[in-house]
Amino acid sequence: MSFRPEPALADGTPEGTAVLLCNLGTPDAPTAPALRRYLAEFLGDPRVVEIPPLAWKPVLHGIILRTRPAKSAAKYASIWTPDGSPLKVWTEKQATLLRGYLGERGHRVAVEYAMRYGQPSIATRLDALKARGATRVLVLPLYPQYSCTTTASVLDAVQAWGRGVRRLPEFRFVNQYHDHPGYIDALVRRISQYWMTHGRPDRLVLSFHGVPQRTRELGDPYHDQCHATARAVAARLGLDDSQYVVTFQSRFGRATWLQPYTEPTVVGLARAGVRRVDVICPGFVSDCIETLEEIGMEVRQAFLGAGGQAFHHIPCLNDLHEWIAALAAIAEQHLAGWPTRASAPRPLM
Ligand SMILES: C=CC1=C(C)c2cc3[nH]c(cc4nc(cc5[nH]c(cc1n2)c(C)c5CCC(=O)O)C(CCC(=O)O)=C4C)c(C)c3C=C
Ligand SMILES: [Fe+2]
Ligand SMILES: [Fe+2]
Repeated sequence: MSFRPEPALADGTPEGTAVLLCNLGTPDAPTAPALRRYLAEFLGDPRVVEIPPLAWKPVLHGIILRTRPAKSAAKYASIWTPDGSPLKVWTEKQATLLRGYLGERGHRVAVEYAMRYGQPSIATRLDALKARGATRVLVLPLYPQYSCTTTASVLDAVQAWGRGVRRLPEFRFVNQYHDHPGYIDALVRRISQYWMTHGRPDRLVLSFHGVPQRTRELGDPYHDQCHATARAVAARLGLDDSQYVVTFQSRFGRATWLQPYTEPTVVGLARAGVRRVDVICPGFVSDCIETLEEIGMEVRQAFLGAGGQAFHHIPCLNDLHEWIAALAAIAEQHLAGWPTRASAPRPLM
């Protein structure tokens, strides 16, 4: 490892404080080669697939990376926008809006976003922030529920970057905000606004990304935090237990993942005569392939094909005002005690 010379640092000034939003990441293009690069990095992360590398690497490189990239690329092509992958478009917008929001509230902080897999990487963004004089960095993963597969992996990437740096910034790290009142408010607002224009469903499905059941047995709080989010939202919407259901989507591989699974659940609801379901994905704060393609297309087809009458996919929080306000509140709480405001002279009366 080689240490590079360090640029001068803006110690003690508010400009030295930065917020780094971190999301999962997405391929650069909806093509098989781009998917292969992205999936190799993502599925090669030992936090994501907890199989010993000697056993996993031959399967990953010999089977999965030969077949999945082309299939996934076709799915990404169906949701790609002129500005790129929806996940990246929304994440970038959230960073821009948060920058403005914190600025309006008098904070002089740099706000950037980074991706755990693909670009802009966490290391690239930390290099850039440090070059701009950042001496304090608040890392805010865009995962409301803590999981070792996602949240912990963001910290791994920050630590990996730090191993090559002589003079480290001071770091703070947001672990979770699954029950933060601002986040719950934003979800309630998103759903109730949707129902004002589209009417109410017979059943609300709150679908979260799945993880292997084994991670729960080993102590991952993710499952319980998903249920805590769902209970808080349902209580605020006045829903009783018969009016909503929590499910887990995006299962990968043959192991048992958290249950019940989203698609078989909505198929079962259709077969039981439930006419309309609305699906919201509270764990995803930005629409992405998992919400737009898997829920909006695959799960929709499954519900309608099993006799369901109406399927509504409620959008993620994306650029909802209440969500940006929640992000600002979460950031502010974690920035407490760090200089973020210029000590401007008192204005002349
Ligand atoms: C293989 C294991 C996987 C685990 C564990 C996992 C956990 C997990 N993922 C998210 C959020 C997202 N995942 C997304 C896509 C995605 N996820 C996996 C696999 C695992 N995820 C794959 C292989 C993919 C790629 C798509 C595909 O080929 O099927 C995305 C969307 C990315 C995008 O570009 O739009 C998000 C977001 C969470 C929150 C989570 C654990 C809690
Ligand atoms: Fe995932
Ligand atoms: Fe999926």
